[in-house]
Amino acid sequence: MKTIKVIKIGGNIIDNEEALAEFIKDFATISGPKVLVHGGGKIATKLAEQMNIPVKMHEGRRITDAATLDIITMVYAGKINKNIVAQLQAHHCNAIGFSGADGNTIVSEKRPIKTIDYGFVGDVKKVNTDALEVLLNNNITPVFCAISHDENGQLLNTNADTIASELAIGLSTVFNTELYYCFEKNGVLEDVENEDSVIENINIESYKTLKENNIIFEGMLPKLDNCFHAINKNVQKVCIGKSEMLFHTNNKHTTITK
Ligand SMILES: Nc1ncnc2c1ncn2[C@@H]1O[C@H](COP(=O)(O)OP(=O)(O)O)[C@@H](O)[C@H]1O
Ligand SMILES: CC(=O)N[C@@H](CCC(=O)OP(=O)(O)O)C(=O)O
Repeated sequence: MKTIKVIKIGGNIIDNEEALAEFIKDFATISGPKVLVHGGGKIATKLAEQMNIPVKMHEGRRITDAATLDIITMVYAGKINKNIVAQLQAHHCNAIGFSGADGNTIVSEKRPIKTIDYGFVGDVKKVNTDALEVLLNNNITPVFCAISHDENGQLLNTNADTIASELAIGLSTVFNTELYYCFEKNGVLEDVENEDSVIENINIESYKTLKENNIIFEGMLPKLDNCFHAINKNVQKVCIGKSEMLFHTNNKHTTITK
């Protein structure tokens, strides 16, 4: 089985033109099949504020009304996705931009209303890798934004970390799959203010303790939930850290184990 790398980059790389350019230059050099997943939540928030569309988040998830769905479609599937693809082409990495509707790759269902109505937010039901396999086997790199669809014509906003873990799980039936979450810190930290306090391994037991002691909070909670979901469903390797972990083997980072 070939090994594939599924790599997610967060807002802090996308936000910064220089950091993104540097990342893309390095990403283009990765040999073998690879998939890039990008967020862009901070850029969508900025644009919504400029347009006087109220931004509402609940437990790290964006409450997505019709106006917000328009914005995130333009920002994620349009501006960010197409810019990344163009920059990859400039580094001779042939890439194609995807939302989950393209190639029917990521099917989700609108999150049911319980105490909170998230609006047009989707929970992933199914990943179809057929179209992706054809591209990957022809050395073409899919670039995914954080949008899925419900097979009834409705686009749905879906957290980029979840898109990455679900794609990794789907691809793990045909590839030996590695999942990398790149963000602005060296990994999961014992003390969020101290970059030298990387926790090199987290398993489900230590995760519980870290949560109880409030060492892990906010965006890191859903990120780690996605990591454990992936590692429990056949994804061979799951890592969190700075994107440098992909290119320098001695760069400290966090590895998730069962
Ligand atoms: N123990 C921890 N170590 C590192 N980051 C943590 C920790 N606990 C909480 N965080 C927070 O999680 C954030 C990363 O989550 P998020 O913002 O969702 O990532 P992304 O940039 O990939 O979208 C960090 O910016 C940090 O503020
Ligand atoms: C449902 C939901 O919350 N979707 C996210 C998708 C973007 C994302 O995940 O971006 P980052 O990885 O940069 O945070 C949002 O709209 O913010």
